[in-house]
Amino acid sequence: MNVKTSFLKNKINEDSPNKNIVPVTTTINSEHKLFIGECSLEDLVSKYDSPLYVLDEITLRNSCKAYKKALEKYYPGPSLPIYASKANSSIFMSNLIASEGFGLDAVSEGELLTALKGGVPNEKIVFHGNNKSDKEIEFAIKNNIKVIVDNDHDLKRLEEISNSFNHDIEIMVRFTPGIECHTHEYIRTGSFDSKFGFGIESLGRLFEVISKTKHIKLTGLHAHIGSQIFELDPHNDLGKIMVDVILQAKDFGHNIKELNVGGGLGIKYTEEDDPPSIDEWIKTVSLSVVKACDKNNLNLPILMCEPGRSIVSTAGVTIYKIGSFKEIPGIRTYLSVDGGMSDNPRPITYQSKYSACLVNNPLNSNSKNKYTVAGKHCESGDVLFKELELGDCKTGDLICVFGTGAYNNSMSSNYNRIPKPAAILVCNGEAEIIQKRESPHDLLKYDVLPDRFIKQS
Ligand SMILES: Cc1ncc(COP(=O)(O)O)c(C=O)c1O
Ligand SMILES: N[C@@H](CCCC[NH3+])C(=O)O
Repeated sequence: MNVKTSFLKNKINEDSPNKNIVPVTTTINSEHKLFIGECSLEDLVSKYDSPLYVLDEITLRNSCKAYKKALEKYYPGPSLPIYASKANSSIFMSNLIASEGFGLDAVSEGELLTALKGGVPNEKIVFHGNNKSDKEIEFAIKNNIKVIVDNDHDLKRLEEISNSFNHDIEIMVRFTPGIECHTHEYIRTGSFDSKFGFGIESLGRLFEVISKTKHIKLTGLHAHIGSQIFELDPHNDLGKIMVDVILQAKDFGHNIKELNVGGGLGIKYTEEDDPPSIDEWIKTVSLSVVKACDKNNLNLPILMCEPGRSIVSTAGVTIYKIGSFKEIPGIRTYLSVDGGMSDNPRPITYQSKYSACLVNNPLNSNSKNKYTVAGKHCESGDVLFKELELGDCKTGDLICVFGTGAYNNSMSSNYNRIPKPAAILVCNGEAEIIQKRESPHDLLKYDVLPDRFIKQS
């Protein structure tokens, strides 16, 4: 068996999907063909074309249930898990997480609208952002959505808008707890040098300013220290720090009833990754908050957390069709696929690593070819895998890349005017479309040729 696809033989952890590389329903049939959600990936591409995003409903629901169950098990107070919709925002995802009792974190009017259209109750939505527009703030206030204030400008805008509406609003405040964690510098957010949130040292002044406002009531605190984190210590420390800030806010007359510890739990993209389980992560956060509250005789706040990647990443795969091969003797063989950095910008942005296999020979039993898997964009760095071992393959064969449910579709672009792929939901042998494939014509929709140019031509 080829080393790079041994992951297909790992025992699947159904309770904490983030600990697997593949969706929990992944199987290989007697003809060596790959299935997810009891659907043949080859058949899906025959029907819906490629590249294709596929989401497995059971993996998604298992991830949501794991958060709910762990909160019930370890946190004796009230709690609300909130899905960070930046990971993968759609009407379908909003609907699914609402059906699992989750709230939702949005950072733009677009994400807010998607949440509301998908049926997330407004009282379970929180609105983030380090540069919210007035229009977005007004939208949130009109829809009774809780705003998480990120900086002084944000607070000032919120105060003016709430005064003009003569409308009382409850807010949460985001601060940087000064916690470092080992993850890519672009996705680290809890350190002092971050564009997000108030510095912890400025909170006293902030609490005083808020107490003098007419319509703003501070009811919650928020901190998020980063993403794709494998350590538990930073979140253990975070719980203690946040409870200290509850006490500080109390000195200024603010009664904090909600504590939002952000997201950040990592997932297994490759064999080298070993993230904690959802259960372990929630246990760490819960015990830390409970211990600090007990020590200070505080009532337990509503504990909120904001997972994104660990809800949706492992549930998603992307299927590509192989096109051209280019062998540079003694150096490498490029294998190009029909997508790339426009549907998955993570390798070129963060040097992210993934696992993959052939759809019709997943275990690669007969060969150890090494390929550099390139995308089709006009960019030398558009490489999905620097070196991937695959079985014998040829033009027209399909490759399945795992762990693409988060920050792929939501970060996709139309670079080189390449239309976005369709997205399909699979469950118990049924495949349903949740995002239509774009066409090149769709991409022309917003182009405008000024009249004087039309006259000239
Ligand atoms: C404020 C906030 N909450 C939640 C998340 C979700 O993080 P993750 O996808 O790592 O769980 C992010 C992204 O890093 C974030 O910025
Ligand atoms: N976009 C990042 C995660 C950042 C999350 C937002 N704070 C990624 O793909 O890993």
